[in-house]
Amino acid sequence: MSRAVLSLGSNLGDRLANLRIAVDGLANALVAVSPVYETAAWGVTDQPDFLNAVCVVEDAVTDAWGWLWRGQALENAAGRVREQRWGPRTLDVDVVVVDDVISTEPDLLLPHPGTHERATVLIPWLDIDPDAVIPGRGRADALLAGLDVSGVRRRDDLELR
Ligand SMILES: Nc1ncnc2c1ncn2[C@@H]1O[C@H](COP(=O)(O)OP(=O)(O)OP(=O)(O)O)[C@@H](O)[C@H]1O
Ligand SMILES: Nc1nc2c(c(=O)[nH]1)N=C(CO)CN2
Repeated sequence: MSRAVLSLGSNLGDRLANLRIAVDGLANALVAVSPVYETAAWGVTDQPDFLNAVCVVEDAVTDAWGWLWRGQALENAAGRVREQRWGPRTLDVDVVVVDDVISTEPDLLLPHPGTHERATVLIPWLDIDPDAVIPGRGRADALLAGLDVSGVRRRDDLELR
């Protein structure tokens, strides 16, 4: 049994449909799905805005690696091709945390290393888990308080389920 937080992002093609591929594919494990946010790209900033969301999932048999593989299968289902780091993509599924697991394995870093500085993850995560904690980093609300949130805009006109 494990509970995980997954972040979803898309900035290519039909962005909402791509996020729905992920949510539909996780349906049997879904505990909560956040609102959708329109977000200015960080990293490589010269690319289209993203839609971002976060979901909490739980499953009796899926472990941390299992969430990574399920995420990668969903990226493939959305037609993702491996390209530039931080570049545009039809669907990105990152494993943000799995319970209180810490992993330094490069193929599965937990907690996901960028999380504490990404308002695009922390804001939707806090919507569905106001007491969210990043193991080794602290409370998500306290981390978010130090970040620029100006590029993150909630899209109440878009729903994932
Ligand atoms: N927690 C994690 N969640 C998803 N992928 C991870 C994680 N930790 C390591 N990886 C590895 O990251 C690689 C995928 O990276 P990807 O191309 O999606 O990076 P990115 O989305 O461009 O950047 P970032 O990881 O900073 O968001 C895969 O090889 C995967 O095994
Ligand atoms: N706003 C935003 N920017 C990004 C995102 C993302 O999900 N949202 N993902 C990236 C690659 O992981 C690179 N840049």
